Amino acid sequence: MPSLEEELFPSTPGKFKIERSHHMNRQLYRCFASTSTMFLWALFLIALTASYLSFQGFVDSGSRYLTASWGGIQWEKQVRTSAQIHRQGGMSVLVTGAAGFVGSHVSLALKRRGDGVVGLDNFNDYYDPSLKKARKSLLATHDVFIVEGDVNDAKLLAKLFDVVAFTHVMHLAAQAGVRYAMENPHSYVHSNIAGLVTLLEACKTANPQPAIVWASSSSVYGLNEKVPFSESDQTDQPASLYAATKKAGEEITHTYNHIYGLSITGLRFFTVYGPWGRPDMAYFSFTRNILQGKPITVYRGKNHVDLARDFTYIDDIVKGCVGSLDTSAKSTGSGGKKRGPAPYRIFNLGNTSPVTVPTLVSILERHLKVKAKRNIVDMPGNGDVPFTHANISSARRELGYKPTTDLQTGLKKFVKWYLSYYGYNHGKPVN
Ligand SMILES: O=C(O)[C@H]1O[C@H](OP(=O)(O)OP(=O)(O)OC[C@H]2O[C@@H](n3ccc(=O)[nH]c3=O)[C@H](O)[C@@H]2O)[C@H](O)[C@@H](O)[C@H]1O
Repeated sequence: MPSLEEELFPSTPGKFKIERSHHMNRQLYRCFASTSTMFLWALFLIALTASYLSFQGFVDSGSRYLTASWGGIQWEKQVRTSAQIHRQGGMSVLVTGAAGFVGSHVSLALKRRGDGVVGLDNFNDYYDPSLKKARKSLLATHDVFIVEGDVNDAKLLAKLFDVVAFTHVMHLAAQAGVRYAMENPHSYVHSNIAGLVTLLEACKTANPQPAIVWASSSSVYGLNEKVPFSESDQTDQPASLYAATKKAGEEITHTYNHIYGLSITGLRFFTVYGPWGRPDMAYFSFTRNILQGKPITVYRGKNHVDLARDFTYIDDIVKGCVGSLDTSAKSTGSGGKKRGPAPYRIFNLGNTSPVTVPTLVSILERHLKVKAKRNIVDMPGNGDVPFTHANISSARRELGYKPTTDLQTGLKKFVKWYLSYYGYNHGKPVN
């Protein structure tokens, strides 16, 4: 007795018995029926696979289309409108990191005086993205459009340069923070190195090439002990990976200046603070903790020496950024080819009057009318430097840079903003 399987799928023709015709007919019929069933099943499976694949393709392209935060006629219109210049001799500026602290302030300042501004920001969650969204909303009320995207997105950058012939790029997108570099080193390489190169590639290819102003950092002075820090001082002893990536940025931009004729200005910012600031910075997190009655950790340097920073108020930094854009000579290249030498500049943007961290805390206590619970600890080996102090004579001479806000005044403005933004009324949260 053949097994059912053998009956339906005889393994050899010899297994067919020709002499029993009725049986053979039945066998043939069953065989035919099974073959056609198989055929139908095969057809069905092929159709199913094909429709699945095309559905997947549809879903893929659909979701790409639906989730892509850039592209399309409406988007291009927004970009063009935002880039429109409304003053004689004005510029059209692509501001990267426009939803960031410095980026949002610079974008507003440029827009207010009639320049065209298009922002770019990836809205990452290094700190509370809702603050970035709030800055975006603020900029939107001033007709500054921020494109949501990453500086590593070469296609997006090419598209932006395709839509607008930017005269300048203000490159402020970066992974900031000195101590966080020990937690997430790769984010610094991703933004401050890979992102910078992607942006420079786009700028070099653009026709016309824009002039570039970008944010370096006071941290490049690292373990330098000569004070005040001058642009010509040694910067080959970074104390943190953050500083190392900023220093690398200075070398990388030099290369693009040298090979492609890109006009470059690097700005070494000194601990910038103020309204709409970064929650990860000491003045900001101290304020939050003091108001919430939580202790703050105040680092102290070697031999119990207080740490000090050349804290620089945001409005002064904005003037330095705008002055840099205004004094930037044009890039000389086109179509990726250098046509002549272009300037390569580096400036310190500091306040020239360092203040110790305990003094910063005392000023905050006065403005907040709350005593801080200070937890003083020795500075851990986490990338910090003991002090910073800028020599700003180059910026003063060439950019007309002249900081006018001392820490006392600047923190007063910051505290006023903080209390209003986070809904405090007479020192109490409003709820
Ligand atoms: O000029 C720059 O290029 C950099 O400035 C800023 O770095 P820093 O000068 O380190 O500012 P910030 O963190 O506010 O710490 C200030 C002081 O408070 C001390 N500090 C800090 C935290 C803490 O809990 N306790 C403490 O004592 C701390 O030891 C330090 O002495 C930017 O964050 C950075 O992105 C970069 O732009």
